[in-house]
Amino acid sequence: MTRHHALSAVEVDGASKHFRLRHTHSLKERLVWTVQGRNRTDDFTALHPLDLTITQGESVALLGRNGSGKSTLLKLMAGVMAPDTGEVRVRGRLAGLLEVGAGFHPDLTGRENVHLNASILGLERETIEERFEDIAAFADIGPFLDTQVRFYSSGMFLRLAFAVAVHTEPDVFLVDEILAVGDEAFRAKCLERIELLAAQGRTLVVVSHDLPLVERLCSRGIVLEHGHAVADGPVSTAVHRMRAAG
Ligand SMILES: Nc1ncnc2c1ncn2[C@@H]1O[C@H](COP(=O)(O)OP(=O)(O)OP(=O)(O)O)[C@@H](O)[C@H]1O
Repeated sequence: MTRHHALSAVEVDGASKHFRLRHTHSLKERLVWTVQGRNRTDDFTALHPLDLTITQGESVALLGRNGSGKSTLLKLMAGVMAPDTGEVRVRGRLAGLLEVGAGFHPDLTGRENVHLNASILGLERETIEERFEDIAAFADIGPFLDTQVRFYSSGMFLRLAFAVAVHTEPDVFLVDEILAVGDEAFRAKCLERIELLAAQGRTLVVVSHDLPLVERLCSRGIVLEHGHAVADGPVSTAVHRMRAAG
């Protein structure tokens, strides 16, 4: 990792995203839309054109109320969807935990999925084999490693997905509110690991409503409101703003 000069890890250049109405909506979406005063037949701008640079080694929290555009921005960084305008560039190896179970094939066992997932994340076969024991030990799901993942609980998914993601030694690590499903001991282990990644000079972008957690993990906080970045600065300032807003 280059630490002496401030190279950018993530560049968001005028990126925006809008969505058209779908026919099925979750209850949460409807609630959020009602609060936003959003008409059900709208074209909805989840993220207005945004410019943002994240420097290598920074740890950044994306904060904001439900529906403010945090996950949309994270998905653009992850490349799981394309912006409607502008560009998002990420430098280095990217890994992320955006949705529990994403990138896992239900008919394959945990073991097979580790290989599949790690190769999707760009690891060579030998590297995967070298790290397999560490990945399995970190996930610590016992005999379920040889069970098809369709039988996994969401916590087991998380364990395996997290174990694979951190063992790819990502330059940029994206995490979306995902630690919520792990049990306390596993959560503590994950947090330690995330802190280690940060200490190694890797870049973190975290979406979370857990303000104490982001204060611990991140140094910079960006607050989104209705798809606009309305604050960007020290995490303590961003967290204070969120607390004041209730
Ligand atoms: N695929 C989609 N189709 C239609 N609307 C979408 C889609 N994905 C997101 N949206 C809408 O875009 C808005 C922003 O969503 P996003 O998931 O980025 O919010 P968020 O800040 O991450 O919210 P939360 O805190 O609830 O996770 C929401 O109103 C959401 O309903």
